[in-house]
Amino acid sequence: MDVNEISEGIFEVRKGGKKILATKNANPGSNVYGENLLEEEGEEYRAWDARRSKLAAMVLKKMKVPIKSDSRVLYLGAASGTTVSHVSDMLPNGIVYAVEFSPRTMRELIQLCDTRSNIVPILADASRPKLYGHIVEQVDVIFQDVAQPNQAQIAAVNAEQFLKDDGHLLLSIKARSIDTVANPSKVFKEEVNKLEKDFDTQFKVIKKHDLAPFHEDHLGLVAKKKLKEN
Ligand SMILES: C[S@@+](CC[C@H](N)C(=O)[O-])C[C@H]1O[C@@H](n2cnc3c(N)ncnc32)[C@H](O)[C@@H]1O
Repeated sequence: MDVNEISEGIFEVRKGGKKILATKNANPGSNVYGENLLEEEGEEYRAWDARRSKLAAMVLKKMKVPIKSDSRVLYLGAASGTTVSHVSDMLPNGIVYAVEFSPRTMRELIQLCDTRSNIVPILADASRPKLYGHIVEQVDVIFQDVAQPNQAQIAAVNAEQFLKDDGHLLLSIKARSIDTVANPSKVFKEEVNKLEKDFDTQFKVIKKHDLAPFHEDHLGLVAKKKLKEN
């Protein structure tokens, strides 16, 4: 087995001729969603499946993930914590604020928090950031995967309130949640336009990539805030 760190906290494990994306297990000896555990030189890694994670798909599409070991991350659309658990692995000195509005999924996410102290679970609607403004601090990264028709607006209002001026937005846009019949590339173009122009907080898109074949009709996007001129 051969292990190579391809981005801070993200590893490529070569085993039996296969390349496996992985993070270093912050809770050794246990997995989260049935993923494989891989051992090398006293360290344990958790295989990270790009078909179950837009963020992992973005990594495999060679999109730079600007998460560092001490980052503050706001994660919108946490679900039961599949990807949040890998973000938690990447943050030995950081914290991830995980927002999810479904109480049923939140129950599973809370179980994950029992074993990982760097996840702050927040049961709230991500389109209303004022409701969790007293919990979340200024963050280095917002990752959003919410599958809503107003995805761009949700990103903008959260960035307005929480994203540091030099922070990054990582966004997964699901075309079918915005328009079920339109051509996805048309939807993506319109969403990028909205992010660049429509809201009080505007973004400069640095990189975008289709996430197929891992996630059909999804666009992964990395952006920075456009700073307001005085
Ligand atoms: C595609 S799933 C997220 C999967 C997760 N990111 C992962 O990789 O493990 C989308 C999640 O967003 C949640 N969601 C949708 N709209 C939301 C909103 N306005 N506020 C908070 N959560 C929302 C859904 O309940 C669902 O759990």
